[in-house]
Formats: sequence, C-alpha cells, structure tokens
Amino acid sequence: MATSASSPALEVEGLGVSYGALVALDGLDWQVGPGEILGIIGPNGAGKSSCYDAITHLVRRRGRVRLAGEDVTEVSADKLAARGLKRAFQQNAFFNDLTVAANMRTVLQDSYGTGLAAAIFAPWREASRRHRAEAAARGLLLRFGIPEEAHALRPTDIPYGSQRMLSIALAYGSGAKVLLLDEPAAGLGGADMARLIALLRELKAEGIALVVIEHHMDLIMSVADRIVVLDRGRQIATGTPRDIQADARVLEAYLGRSA
Ligand SMILES: Nc1ncnc2c1ncn2[C@@H]1O[C@H](COP(=O)(O)OP(=O)(O)OP(=O)(O)O)[C@@H](O)[C@H]1O
Repeated sequence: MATSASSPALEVEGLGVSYGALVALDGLDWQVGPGEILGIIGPNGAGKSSCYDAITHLVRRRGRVRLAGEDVTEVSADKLAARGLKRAFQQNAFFNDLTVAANMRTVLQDSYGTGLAAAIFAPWREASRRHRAEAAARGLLLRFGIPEEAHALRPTDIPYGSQRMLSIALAYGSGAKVLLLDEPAAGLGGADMARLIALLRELKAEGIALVVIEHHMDLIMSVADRIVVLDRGRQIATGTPRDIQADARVLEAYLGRSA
C-alpha cells in the first residue's frame, strides 16, 4: 500500500454521480498534493458541487476516493472531517444566534471540550480548557483576517468579506490536511479579494492541499497550480493555468456552445 508521505493528499478515481437518470458527473480522475492548489472550473451545472458532494460522501457515487493514500470511499462525512478533509460551502452557514467568537469556539469544541464528568468533578480543568478554547478561537479568527471588533457580533452583522473568511475559518476549525472551498470569492470586491488570495497562499505554504471551485477566472488563474475543467459532468481538461487558457476544448465549453 502507498505511504502517506509519497501519496497525494487527496485522489479521486473514476468518480461519478447520478441523480436518477441524470448523469451529473462521470469518470473524474484527479489528485492534489500537500501544499498544492487545484482549481476546479466549468460552466454552470458542469458538476463542480456534485464533485464535492461525492468526495465528502453526501451523495451516492461511483469510483474511489483516497486520502493520503488510504481508500476512504466508504468512510462517512463526519469521519472524513475528523481525518482532516474539510469543506466550506458556497453559502455561508453559521449559527446565527451565536457571536462570531462563539461560532468559532463551537467548531473547536472537540479539541478543547472536557465532557460532562470533568465539568462536574473537575470544574477548574473545565475553566482552564474553556480559557484555552477562547484563546484558540480568537487566534484563528485573527489569522483568517477577522478583526477583534467583529468577534462579539453576530455573523450576519459583520461585513460580507469577513463572513466569507469566517466560513473558511469554520471549515478549517482545528486544522485541515485537505480543504475544499466552493466559490470562496463569490461576491467579493477588490480588498477582500486580495485578502482571500493572501490567505490561500498562506494555507498552501502551510502544506495544506486546497481544492478551489471558482467562477472568478482571474483569481483561479493566479493562485492555482493546476486546474481541472468540467463540462456536462466530464473532465474535459487538466493542466496548468497556462495550458488551460490555451485549450480549445475549454474555450469551446465556455464560449462556443451554440445550443
Ligand atoms: N440534488 C440534485 N438532484 C437532481 N439534480 C441535481 C442535484 N444536484 C445537482 N443536480 C444537477 O446536476 C448537475 C450538476 O450540478 P452541480 O450543482 O454539481 O453543478 P455546478 O457545476 O456546481 O453548478 P454551479 O456552477 O451552477 O454551482 C446539474 O444539471 C444540476 O441541475
């Protein structure tokens, strides 16, 4: 069996999804390594989100999924997250009755929680853990570019750019080996876009494997190491941003469709 040191961080082989008679995805084969950014692009309805649903085991699918060389095709979504495969969704998903800081603490709970017995019989330990959880949440929020003054607010009361960063921070949680991002740049303007690009490069430098679905071509062409192009559920091209920009099949998929 392949070792995790020599294996891709995430690999899909023959990945396919059908919704009833509709084949939304067929025969996808790609991999992403630690410290690499893989872009996934394609026209609306090409199958990009279905690809994430298939990887994270939210839909029935064909093919294999491997995480650090280990076949995880049959592993459930929550266990995949525990193994470091994390996903941020296209729509921001927060606990809206909690503050930004409390949202962050909630996703860190598994790493810092003590359980009921400890809370009752060793409350000092619980207090110390809570203090560490608060410090960790604050540190993560700052690292993801969410300023201190936003921490006590509700997520929907902070600027939209910070909401997008918060959704990535919540997905990252206590750490990720592979991070799947679905249109992180949607709705972002200039300064927020620059902040996002800097963050993606930081996560890459940390050795995280990033997979980024994106419609924003300038962003994906500037940050991705390689790009997979989907069209009508099929992987029509794979290569560097330069290869992809020169690929006639890609231009055809985006521009040349007559029907
Ligand atoms: N739950 C579902 N039930 C039935 N069909 C679905 C379902 N989810 C997606 N589809 C269909 O599968 C195809 C692929 O959809 P998907 O959302 O994966 O594409 P996408 O590339 O992410 O699109 P977009 O860029 O618009 O988000 C589309 O034809 C879509 O209508």
